[in-house]
Amino acid sequence: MSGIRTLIQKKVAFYGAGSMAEAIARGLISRGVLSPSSITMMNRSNRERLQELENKYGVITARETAAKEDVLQTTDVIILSMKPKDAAEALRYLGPLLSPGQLVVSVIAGMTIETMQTLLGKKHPVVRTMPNTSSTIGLGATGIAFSEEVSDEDQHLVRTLFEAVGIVTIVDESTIETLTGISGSGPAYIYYMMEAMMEAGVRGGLSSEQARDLTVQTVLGAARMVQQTGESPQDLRKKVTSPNGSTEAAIGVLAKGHFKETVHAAVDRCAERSREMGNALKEEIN
Ligand SMILES: NC(=O)C1=CN([C@@H]2O[C@H](COP(=O)(O)OP(=O)(O)OC[C@H]3O[C@@H](n4cnc5c(N)ncnc54)[C@H](OP(=O)(O)O)[C@@H]3O)[C@@H](O)[C@H]2O)C=CC1
Ligand SMILES: O=C(O)[C@@H]1CCC=N1
Repeated sequence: MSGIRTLIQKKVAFYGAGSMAEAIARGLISRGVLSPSSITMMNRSNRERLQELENKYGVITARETAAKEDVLQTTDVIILSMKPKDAAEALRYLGPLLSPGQLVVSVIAGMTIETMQTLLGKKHPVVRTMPNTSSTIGLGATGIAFSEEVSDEDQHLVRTLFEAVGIVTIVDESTIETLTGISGSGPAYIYYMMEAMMEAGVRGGLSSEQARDLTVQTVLGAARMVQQTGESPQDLRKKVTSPNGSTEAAIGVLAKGHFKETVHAAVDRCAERSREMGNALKEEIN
């Protein structure tokens, strides 16, 4: 890939090399925003996983402790992408290695800016984000909250990184748990709905391939209709729903099952769970 002009001339390290790190790295590389040689990925111990990422994307990986330390001390942007339960230990380790010019960006659900800075042991510039796995194909939706210490230039850099893999919205940190309930975890709700529609199709006699194709196109078409017509989902729903017709009958069943209330409760519970995970991290400080 050397010789190909990329948008950002910065070194980025993923500290944690799981699904979310892969989704963002893959999106950044395929969109030409970062070259694979500007990306280092590292994890705790799974060497096979690092080999897989090297083979798939040509990224650099750091395996030995000395190599990891070197990356953490020198890389422009460090993206914290481990599970919340592993974050406290990782941040405590990272804090003393950081120098002032480096930027720390977290994708970790629940972990507040205050907790990050306390665990790092200083008011280092940090960014709290909530992306989603659709970043893999450039259709992600990421919420971003900056700590006061993040410069305008670094705010622009982070925006550019995440805009390369989807849409970005800058939010007040107080709303990021709700945002997690909508867009961070949201893809899973849509997949769950799709699973149910496909199962129902097969139960009614369609082949699994037919049920899959029809469901996928229906979800895709419905999302695109909202995006491209500018009409509200409610108005678009009414256009599908003939008086006393089949859609009205189906919506009636969903309403009887408290569909909207159930979705609201799911989003609320997701946000609450994010806060619980954040509080568990806060407790680790004391
Ligand atoms: N998946 C999703 O849809 C989304 C996830 N997130 C957030 O992304 C984060 C990661 O989630 P996900 O990718 O699903 O998780 P995964 O379990 O897929 O990956 C976690 C990674 O972190 C690594 N890790 C754990 N501890 C350390 C450590 N001390 N030092 C370095 N690496 C470490 C693991 O390495 P090893 O395997 O060697 O232990 C693994 O590579 C979570 O905090 C989650 O809240 C945010 C938005 C969406
Ligand atoms: O389930 C989780 O905790 C993470 C956060 C958002 C999506 N996955």
